[in-house]
Amino acid sequence: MRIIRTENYQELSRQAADMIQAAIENKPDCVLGLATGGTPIGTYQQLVERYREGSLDFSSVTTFNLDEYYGVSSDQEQSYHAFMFEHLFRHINVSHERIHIPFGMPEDIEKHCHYYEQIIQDAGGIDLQLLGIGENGHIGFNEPARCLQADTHLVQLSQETIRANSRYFPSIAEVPKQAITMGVRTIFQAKKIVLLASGANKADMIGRMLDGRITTDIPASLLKLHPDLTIIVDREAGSRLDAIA
Ligand SMILES: O=P(O)(O)OC[C@H]1O[C@](O)(CO)[C@@H](O)[C@@H]1O
Repeated sequence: MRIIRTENYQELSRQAADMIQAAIENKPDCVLGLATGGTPIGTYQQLVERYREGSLDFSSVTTFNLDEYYGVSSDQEQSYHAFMFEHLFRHINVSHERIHIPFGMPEDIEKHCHYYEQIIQDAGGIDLQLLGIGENGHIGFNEPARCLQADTHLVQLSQETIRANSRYFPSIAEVPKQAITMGVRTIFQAKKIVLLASGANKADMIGRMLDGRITTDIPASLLKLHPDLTIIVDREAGSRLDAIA
């Protein structure tokens, strides 16, 4: 495990974009696992800038997103589908056939989850998975629980997550209560994982994630078992780390 501590959010975003750029340069047809939420927006801006400058080419890249709200259609503003197009996909030359995001309104949810797992395997697995972390330690939408699910599945969102994500909806009542998410095994199968955390509201969770324990109460703590994990934190999110080191 490698921990990169940056001075601020901009530097965090630059470092994350550097890692993604290196993955693409090393393997132009690489498979990227992508995340939503506020944290990766700066990273996506960096990638768009580098594409515009001509230093990055996404034409052979394949992408898989971690999750999507259940019951939300792709054209709805709050869908993760819309988020990804707004912040990244519509600005770069990624081929639309190579973009994969769980579909929020599948006819048969089990079939769709199984299909999503299958297409990740068919693409040869994820080379680099970008992750954020919930204030409650979730990764993707794998919420703290007594046991976690391995593969892509439908999950009930915790009250904490519903509250945290209500900032993107007109009211908390409109936040979906369920989501489709890659499971912990799906995430773990990525060859490289890059977890980002920014801001004082993540400091406590980053501290707890990195103390000695591995527990399903903090799904992100399982990542410590991954052979190629990089955690990038800005000064605020990393403020509890000195006490641990
Ligand atoms: O980056 P944010 O907005 O703090 O979100 C953290 C995490 O929460 C989610 O948005 C889901 O609630 C994830 O997609 C993200 O990794």
